[in-house]
Amino acid sequence: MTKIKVPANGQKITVNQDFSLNVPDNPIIPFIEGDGIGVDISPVMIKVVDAAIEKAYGSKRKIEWMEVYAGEKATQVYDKDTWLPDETLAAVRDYVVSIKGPLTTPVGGGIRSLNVALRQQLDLYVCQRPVRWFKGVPSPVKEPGLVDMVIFRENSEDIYAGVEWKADSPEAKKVIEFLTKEMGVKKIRFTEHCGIGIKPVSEEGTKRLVRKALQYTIDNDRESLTIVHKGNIMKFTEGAFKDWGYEVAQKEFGAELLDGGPWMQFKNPKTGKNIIVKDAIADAMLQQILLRPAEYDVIATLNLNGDYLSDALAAQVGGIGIAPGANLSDSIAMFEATHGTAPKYAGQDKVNPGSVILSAEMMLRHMGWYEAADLIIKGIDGAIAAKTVTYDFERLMEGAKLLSCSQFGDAIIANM
Ligand SMILES: NC(=O)C1=CN([C@@H]2O[C@H](COP(=O)(O)OP(=O)(O)OC[C@H]3O[C@@H](n4cnc5c(N)ncnc54)[C@H](OP(=O)(O)O)[C@@H]3O)[C@@H](O)[C@H]2O)C=CC1
Ligand SMILES: O=C(O)CCC(=O)C(=O)O
Ligand SMILES: [Mg+2]
Repeated sequence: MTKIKVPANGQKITVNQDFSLNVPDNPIIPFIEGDGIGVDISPVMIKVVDAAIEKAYGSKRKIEWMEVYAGEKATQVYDKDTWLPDETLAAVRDYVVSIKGPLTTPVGGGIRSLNVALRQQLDLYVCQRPVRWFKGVPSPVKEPGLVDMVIFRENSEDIYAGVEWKADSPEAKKVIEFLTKEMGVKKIRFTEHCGIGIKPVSEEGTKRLVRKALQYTIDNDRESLTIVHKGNIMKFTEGAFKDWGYEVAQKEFGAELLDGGPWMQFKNPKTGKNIIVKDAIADAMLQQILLRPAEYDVIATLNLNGDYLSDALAAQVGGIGIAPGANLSDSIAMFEATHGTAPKYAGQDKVNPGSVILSAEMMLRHMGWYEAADLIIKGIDGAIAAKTVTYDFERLMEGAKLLSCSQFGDAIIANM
């Protein structure tokens, strides 16, 4: 069943063997509108991106947007049980670069996360979330400008992958019986009525993530990489993540122990400057980012830590309303907002579209369309400087003018 309408005038982005992209002047970009506030933010994102491209390149370049479906909209377009159609997965894979709005995951029962499913099924193993402050954005901290970090969150493993069984299910009972009877585990406090989850963390999954983070550190002339883990408690998962992370730095990037270790250092082959590789335990890291943010730069961490850390850091620079992100494999890139579907605001033309717009800005850079990406930054800078902002900023800014979601998009365009 084909519900996707392929634009007649566009062309596919293709990938070379070295994973570089061939981007035509009229690439077809699949987009998932998203549940909840997806209906508000996605059209605004498209309008802003189209305006930036037109301003940068005139009629020479244009994105041909192709709607593909997931989440609640897929259940309307296909049938009530189809949340993630095969043709959506195929389109995201074939067209190489895509963007999505947020998708709902019910708490407790119901469907498993479609966001996690997309990441797993397309093996988008890096979740890259840059966090920096835009001048003028209201923040709960004294010096938000000190926050300039890029999180590399492992996106395919960990307890977050959802290998778990419900309390009292035959599966949970079987796993608990195996652990207590065959493995001699005595540490499960209550073996009756007990849900159980598994936390897989592999050498391959860890190393490919840390490798990407280190390469980014080199390519972007950053000062340090911090491996964030809870390895004191979860020794063979989070602790192993730390050890494998250092091993990649040492064996593949030539890092050497600093003052006897465990921290390491190597020279950036492109600039000759030193890059420090260090680690921090996750709970302490959550206070470090508040108290000493200037000391942290690129971060490599596990899936769940990265989820917590990215929302916490976003709050320091104005909230998840403007925190962007990308899900990446070596060849496929799917850009997405950091926030969720914020159901209480759905359809009200109210929320901040900044997060998905800045995700699109990352997408344009990924495509090599730097001039259009720069215009989006200029537009956002200008709209914020003029104090013309959505409710989330307006409620914290003195003398600001409250704009709707779509009006904020127009303000970005007016300031390009
Ligand atoms: N990648 C994805 O698709 C994600 C999906 N989700 C899913 O989204 C659903 C809702 O999750 P929930 O925990 O409520 O988190 P949300 O991120 O949806 O919302 C939490 C709060 O964050 C603020 N917020 C979120 N988006 C914006 C925005 N664009 N502009 C301004 N403020 C914003 C609002 O704060 P305030 O109330 O202060 O105005 C909102 O109430 C769940 O089903 C969850 O699984 C969650 C995260 C990511
Ligand atoms: O999949 C979900 O519903 C939540 C995802 C999430 O919180 C995230 O990707 O940061
Ligand atoms: Mg999250």
